[in-house]
Amino acid sequence: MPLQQTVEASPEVLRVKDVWKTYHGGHQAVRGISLTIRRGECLGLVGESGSGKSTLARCLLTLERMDRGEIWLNGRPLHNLKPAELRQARREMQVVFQNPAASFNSKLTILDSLLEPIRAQRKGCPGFLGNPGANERAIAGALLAKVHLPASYLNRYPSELSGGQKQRAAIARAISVEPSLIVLDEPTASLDVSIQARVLNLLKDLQEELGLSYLFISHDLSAVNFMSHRLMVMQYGQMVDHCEGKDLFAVERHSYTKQLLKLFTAN
Ligand SMILES: Nc1ncnc2c1ncn2[C@@H]1O[C@H](COP(=O)(O)OP(=O)(O)OP(=O)(O)O)[C@@H](O)[C@H]1O
Repeated sequence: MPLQQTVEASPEVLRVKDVWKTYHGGHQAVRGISLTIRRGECLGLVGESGSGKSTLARCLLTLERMDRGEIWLNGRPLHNLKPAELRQARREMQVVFQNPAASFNSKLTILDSLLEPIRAQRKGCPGFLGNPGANERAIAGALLAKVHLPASYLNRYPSELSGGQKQRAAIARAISVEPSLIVLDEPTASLDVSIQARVLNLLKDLQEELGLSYLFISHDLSAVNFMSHRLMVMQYGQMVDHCEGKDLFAVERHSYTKQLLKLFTAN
């Protein structure tokens, strides 16, 4: 079955209904956003700087308290959970940030950084690794192999890895706990252009292999188009356009999306 059809038949992982977020001072960063993400699906989120993409992501990850709205993760209402239940549910979501250096503790080796989520959640070896061996080092080595890094990197510190290598390690850490959803917040923006495509290909391959669900936030329309099954366009905190990935450059679009496309093709 083609991937698009498979995704359409997949269960819903995330449902977000009418989310609003106002910051101190009255600025409404997110205004009435609703969306869904299915298992194995990538939803691309684009919009100019300041349009509210990261704020929306932080609300979904429950790192930011929303004014109102509903968020359902695998059918559980995150907006109604008690703090202990929420901490548990939050673990089902992982995030890969723009700056891989900031997502690692500089004092921890890659081995310890990689194993942090598994240890915190008292999880064993992720099922998709098969049987790499019982000890933690074997699990961490197999995780690195999934992102095409050698096991010898386990003893290194983050400062001893390139930006692209650090981002691969961050991706290995994100998949280690088999999350329901991974938020990719500009995951390639800080990388060399030559490395960006490789990291995107890796993310796409992992998604297809492991059935991962992504919310992919980016300024890069071609990256979003490459990665996403569907796209959402935000402006001033609102969703102003919504399309199937393949339609972005092909179909008559909302006037704001046209502006974005013009800016993009001019660069
Ligand atoms: N902690 C905060 N306090 C007050 N205002 C904030 C805060 N965080 C973000 N904002 C404001 O909310 C709006 C949305 O910001 P947000 O970071 O979500 O946009 P974005 O689309 O992710 O931008 P970028 O692409 O530059 O990351 C902006 O006007 C920003 O200045």
